[in-house]
Amino acid sequence: MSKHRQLVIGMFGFGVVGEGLYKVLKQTPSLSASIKKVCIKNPGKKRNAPDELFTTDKNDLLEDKEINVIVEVIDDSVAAFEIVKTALKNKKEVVSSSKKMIAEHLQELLDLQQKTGKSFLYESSACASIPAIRNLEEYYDNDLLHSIRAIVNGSTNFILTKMFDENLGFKEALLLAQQLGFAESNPTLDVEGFDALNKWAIFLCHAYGIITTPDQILFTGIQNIHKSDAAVAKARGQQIRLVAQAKKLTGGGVGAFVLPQFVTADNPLSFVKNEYNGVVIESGFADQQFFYGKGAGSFPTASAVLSDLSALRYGYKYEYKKLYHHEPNQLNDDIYLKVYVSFSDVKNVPTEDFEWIEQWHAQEDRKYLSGVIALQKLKNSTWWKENGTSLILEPDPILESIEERKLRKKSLELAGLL
Ligand SMILES: NC(=O)C1=CN([C@@H]2O[C@H](COP(=O)(O)OP(=O)(O)OC[C@H]3O[C@@H](n4cnc5c(N)ncnc54)[C@H](OP(=O)(O)O)[C@@H]3O)[C@@H](O)[C@H]2O)C=CC1
Ligand SMILES: N[C@@H](CC=O)C(=O)O
Repeated sequence: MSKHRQLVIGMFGFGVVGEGLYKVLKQTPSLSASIKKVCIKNPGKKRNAPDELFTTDKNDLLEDKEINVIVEVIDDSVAAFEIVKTALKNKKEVVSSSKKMIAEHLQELLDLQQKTGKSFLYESSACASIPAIRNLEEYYDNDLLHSIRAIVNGSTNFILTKMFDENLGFKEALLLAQQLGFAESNPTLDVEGFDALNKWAIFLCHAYGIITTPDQILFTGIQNIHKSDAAVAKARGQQIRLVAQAKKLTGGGVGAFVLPQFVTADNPLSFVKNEYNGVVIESGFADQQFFYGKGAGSFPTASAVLSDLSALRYGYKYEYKKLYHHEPNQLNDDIYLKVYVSFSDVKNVPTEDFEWIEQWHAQEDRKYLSGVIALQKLKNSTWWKENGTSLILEPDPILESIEERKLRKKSLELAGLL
C-alpha cells in the first residue's frame, strides 16, 4: 500500500464507536480517508448523518470493489466474525473494535491474515485510547517482559469509583456507565469480567505469543464485591480494582488471571479512576513503566480506530512477533494466590482447600479471611463466586512456590513449637 493511498471505508456499525469515528474523520482531513457506506441493523433509527450513507445490506460494502477498508464496530460478535472473515477473503484491510469476537477467534483470524496477506488491526479493542497492543507488539519485541498488570475495563472501574469514592449505588453507577457509552450492550460482559477477560486474551497474544481462549483463564468481575470489602480496603489505605495480570514464571510459562484486587497506594493502578484504564509493565532493564488513558467512550475509542486507519496507509500489519519469531510461551497455572475472601457463612468456604490461612475476622454479619490457595483449586471450583462470597486478591498476590513455607512449618513442628 503506498503512502498516499486513499482509504475508502465501508463501516459496519454507527453506535458509540461508529458515530465517534464518523465525527473524528470529519475533523482529520489529512488522513485522506472517507466513509463511502455504513451498514447498520435498524434502518428506522434517527442518525446524525445523511440517509444515503446507510444500508442494511452487508454486501453493499463487502462486494464494493472501491471500498478497500472495512471498519467493523458492531455489538454482535457472531455477525462481526462473519463480516471480518468475508472482508479479509475479499482482499480488504480490516479494522475492528470487537474484542469478544477477536478473543474467541484468535487462531482463525491469525490463519486468515496469513492466508490473505491483508492487515487486520484492532488497537481500540483493548484499553481503547491507550496504544497498548502496538507497544507490546513493537516496543517489547524481546523476552524481557516480566509482567503486566492492568485495568482494562472502563465500565467496572467507573462503577467502583462511583460506588466507593462517591457513594452511588451499583445500579445507578451502571446506568451512568451505560448512558455515557462505556458499557457493552450486554453490561454483564463488563460487570462479570468477560470483557476484561477477552481483552486479556488479546494482550497475552501480543505480549507473550500465547494463543488461548477466554475459557482457559481464571477470572471474575466486580459483581460480588460487598460494601464491607470496601470498608476493609479503606481501613487498610488501599483501593479495590479489577486487575488483569500476567507474569513470566521462573519455572517457565506465564501465570495469568483477571480478578478483583486490593491495590496499595504506591501502585500506579490505585489512582486510575472512572473510565480510565492503566497498564503497568515490568521489563528487564527499564524496570516499571505505566500507560494511562481513557479505556472506553466514543472519541477515545474512535481515536484508536483512527490510528489503525492511519497505520494502514503505511501498510502496517501485526507481525505477531512473540508467536512467529520467538519461542511462544504457554500458560502455566501452577501458582498460588494470596486471597482475601469475605462471606456470611463459613460453611460456604472450603477452608481445607487453602494451603494456609493467615487472618480471620468475624464482624457482625460479614466475616473474612486471608490465606493462600492454589490457582488450580479456584479454577476447578465455583464456591468463591457463589452465595454472596467475595474473593479479592491481596496486593502482590502471586506465589510461585510454597515449599519454603512448608519446610519452615515442618521444622517448627519438629522443634515442638507448633
Ligand atoms: N463503547 C466503547 O467504549 C467501546 C466499544 N468497543 C466495542 O466496539 C463495538 C461497538 O460498540 P458500541 O459502538 O459501543 O456499540 P453500540 O451498541 O453503540 O452500537 C452498535 C452498532 O452496531 C450496529 N449493528 C449491530 N449488529 C449489526 C449487524 N449485524 N450489521 C450491521 N450493524 C450492526 C448497530 O446498528 P443499529 O444502530 O442499527 O442498532 C449499532 O449501530 C463493540 O464490539 C464493543 O465491544 C470497543 C472499545 C470501546
Ligand atoms: N465496555 C468496555 C468498552 C471498552 O472496551 C469497557 O467498559 O471497557
